[in-house]
Amino acid sequence: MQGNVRPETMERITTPELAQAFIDEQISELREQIGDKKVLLALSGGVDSSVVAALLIKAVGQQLVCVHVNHGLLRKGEPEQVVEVFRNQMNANLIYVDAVDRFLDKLAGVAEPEKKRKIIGAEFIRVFEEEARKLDGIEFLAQGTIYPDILESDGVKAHHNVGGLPEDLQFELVEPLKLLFKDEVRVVGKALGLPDNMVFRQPFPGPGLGVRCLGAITRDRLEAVRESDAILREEFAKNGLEGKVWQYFTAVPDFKSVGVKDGKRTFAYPVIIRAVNTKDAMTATVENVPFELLQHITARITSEVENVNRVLYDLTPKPSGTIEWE
Ligand SMILES: Nc1ncnc2c1ncn2[C@@H]1O[C@H](COP(=O)(O)OP(=O)(O)OP(=O)(O)O)[C@@H](O)[C@H]1O
Repeated sequence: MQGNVRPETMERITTPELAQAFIDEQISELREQIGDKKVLLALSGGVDSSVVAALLIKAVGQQLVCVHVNHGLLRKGEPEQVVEVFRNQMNANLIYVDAVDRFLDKLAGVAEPEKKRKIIGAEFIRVFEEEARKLDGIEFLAQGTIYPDILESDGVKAHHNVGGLPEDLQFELVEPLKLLFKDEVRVVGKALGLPDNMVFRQPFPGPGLGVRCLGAITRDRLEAVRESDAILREEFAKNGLEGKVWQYFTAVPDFKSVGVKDGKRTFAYPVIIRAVNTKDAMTATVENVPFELLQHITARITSEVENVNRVLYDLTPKPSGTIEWE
């Protein structure tokens, strides 16, 4: 495999033809590196690990074992889409782990954001480790490392991906995207036939909806986050804002307010909408969403999502607010 420095002569992958050339080259390099051995991949359904999966399926087929962990904090439809695309359409060797109860039990009563993140990260490693131990003869671990990860890992940020596996599970790494920038990964993903909503997915934090269900996570509020997020995404897509706005999502705080529905008093949660634009995530501005659209989304959320009686729009740029609430 190549080293960790992108050669100056390497052309930026911007067209299907360049993507195909990259894919062909990677397929032969991956076959050479892996031989007849098995490769393990933690497949989140995000862009990076999905493109790695699609490449490896082309290169080594059934020698790739994908593990997808449903920790209950994924967006609506995501675990189903991973199974549909990779197992049903691409015929991948996919292990689907339903760890929802396990994660939610561990998180019960934990309100502190950093603690929540740590629990989610540690539990993910534990689940992945358990699955890895059940498998025989794995010699390689594939990762969706991309070039910005390499650049940032120079002492600035711990290398992302599946770090933290115990010593005896240190596999040889397979990182076919490690010299690519995100826009190139998307072009390659498209050329590999992955669906647009996977390839052009907006950034999603590692702990997923867990940091958008504010404070101690409860199942009712987690469902309210998931359902309201799905409505927001649907409406942004329908109204030409998908792909235009950098990131948009909903959050549900852990307090209730009084409302009224069908002539009866309600006592339910508010949903907060956040929609921001940024170049580098260091600063962000708030999207000027048309007021009529906000009203329409509010009407849908308050009538379709259980346990919700209000919708708020977050008008705060970064700084002083961060993009996520936790
Ligand atoms: N629910 C999950 N199931 C399986 N693997 C996961 C899951 N969540 C994260 N991972 C693994 O951990 C890696 C890092 O996750 P992170 O959330 O930081 O995503 P990322 O860097 O945006 O990558 P991706 O685009 O693949 O999600 C992923 O690439 C994937 O290999």
